[in-house]
Amino acid sequence: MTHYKAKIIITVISAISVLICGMILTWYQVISLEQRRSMQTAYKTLNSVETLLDEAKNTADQASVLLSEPCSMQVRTKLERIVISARHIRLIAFYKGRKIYCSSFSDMDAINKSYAGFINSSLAIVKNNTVSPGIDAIVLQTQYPQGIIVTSLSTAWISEIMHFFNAQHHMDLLIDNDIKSSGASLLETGYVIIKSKKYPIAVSFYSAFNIFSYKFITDGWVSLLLSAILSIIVGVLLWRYILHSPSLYENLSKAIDRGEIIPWYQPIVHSNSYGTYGVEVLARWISPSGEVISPENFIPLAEQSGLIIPLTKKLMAQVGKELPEKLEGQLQPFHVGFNFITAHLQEPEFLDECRAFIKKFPPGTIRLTAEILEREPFERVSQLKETLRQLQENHIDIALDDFGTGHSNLNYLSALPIDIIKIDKLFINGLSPDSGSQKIIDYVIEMAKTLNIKVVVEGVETQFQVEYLKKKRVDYFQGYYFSKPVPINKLTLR
Ligand SMILES: Nc1nc2c(ncn2[C@@H]2O[C@H](COP(=O)(O)O[C@H]3[C@@H](O)[C@H](n4cnc5c(=O)[nH]c(N)nc54)O[C@@H]3COP(=O)(O)O)[C@@H](O)[C@H]2O)c(=O)[nH]1
Repeated sequence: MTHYKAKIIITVISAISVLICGMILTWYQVISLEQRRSMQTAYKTLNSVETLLDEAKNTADQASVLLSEPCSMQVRTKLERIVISARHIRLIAFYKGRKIYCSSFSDMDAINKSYAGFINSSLAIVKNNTVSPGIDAIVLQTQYPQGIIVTSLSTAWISEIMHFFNAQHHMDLLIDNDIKSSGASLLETGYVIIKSKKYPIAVSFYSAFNIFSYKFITDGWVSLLLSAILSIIVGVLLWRYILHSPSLYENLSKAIDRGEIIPWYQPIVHSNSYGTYGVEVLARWISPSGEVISPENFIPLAEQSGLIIPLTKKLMAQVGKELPEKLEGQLQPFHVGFNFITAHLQEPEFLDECRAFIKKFPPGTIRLTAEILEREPFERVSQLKETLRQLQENHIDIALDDFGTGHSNLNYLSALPIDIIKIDKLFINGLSPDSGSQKIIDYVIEMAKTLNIKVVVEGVETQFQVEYLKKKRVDYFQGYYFSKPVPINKLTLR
């Protein structure tokens, strides 16, 4: 797996993990909130129902003073008044010997028919009773030393309470037997039961950990949104800063800005005297650890990306600072060659940059040479020709670099105004006593002479090469035989 793929996978997995953690936390939060709310609602419901039953109990307490009296018209009227004064009570009845014998309601038969069956329970729901047809009643039985009082409430009040609190949370009210019969199974199936301490009633609600998606979204949208934002931030931070390994381009760009790429100089000597004719400026990247990085490792990328232009400008500025004092007592004009790509030459400000560079030296002491690379495709030859002419008019020499390695160099030689050709070291490498490459070199040198172009031979490394090339009246030599490229403090000029 490539580093890039691994980076994508780590970033995506991390971002998704953060999102999932956020969703789980949100889910937990929503569940806890929902449970708290359900619990609160259950207690409120229970309290409200208890208040109603308190009223029934109070009503029974009030009526209990009449228990010792016989069920006269007067007693019944008093019972009626008590019922009327209690807001939620429908009926009061006295019970003795398995029978209701006195009541606020006149039809004793109807009451006995409706309620007598429930007298065994301290609290019961009476459905389809004939006292209040169509409305269920809750019947509370209170025991006194003198007898039992039954008070009845309409379930409509309870329904109202349940409806009020149930709007958000579904609650069930369990009464007496309901609790006993269903309590255990309810708990097993995720229901919670809250029992009253005063009455045999309880409120149950569902509390299992399954929150419907709409709750998850409506109650948890803020943390869901934050989780999504956080996961994006984590992804971006990971991608950009933690997993980020800068590309060679980024490193190169920073190195140029920080001035880590500096000029080294390789002397070019006169073939007859070996006196220094000039130097070729060659870039070297000095890493922060002091390692010297070869241009072969970064110049191709610099040329492709266009970074070569700012890089060359930095080199010119540095050379303009450090070379002038080195040139005192040198043969003049001293040749200073830079490798330029044609796009740089054709920039409108190029000529001004050259003039500014030349001005760093005492007037007339140097000859700037633009070494143009033969490996570059010279597409718009006529435009380039015009640029080169302008440079020549401003006393800048044009050298055709790496001569012999391209495809159409001979065409260019006739089409462009060239002052110097630099024969590539590839040709010279093959120049030995027993090689056959001499004919090619002879031909190139002859052709250059015919065209009145000066010849620099690069890559001169041996005595044999020097002797041979001198005989062929080559103008200048450049190569390890004389000097390798060196930094300014090691540059020795003959
Ligand atoms: N556009 C730019 N190109 C540049 C710049 N600086 C360097 N370069 C190009 O990088 C290539 C490699 O350069 P370098 O490693 O500096 O090699 C040069 C000499 O060191 C090498 N040379 C010279 N003499 C000898 C020798 O006797 N033997 C031997 N084995 N090598 C030798 O040749 C290179 C000279 O290059 P050039 O004359 O430019 O062809 C190279 O293509 C450079 O052009 C830059 O600032 N800009």
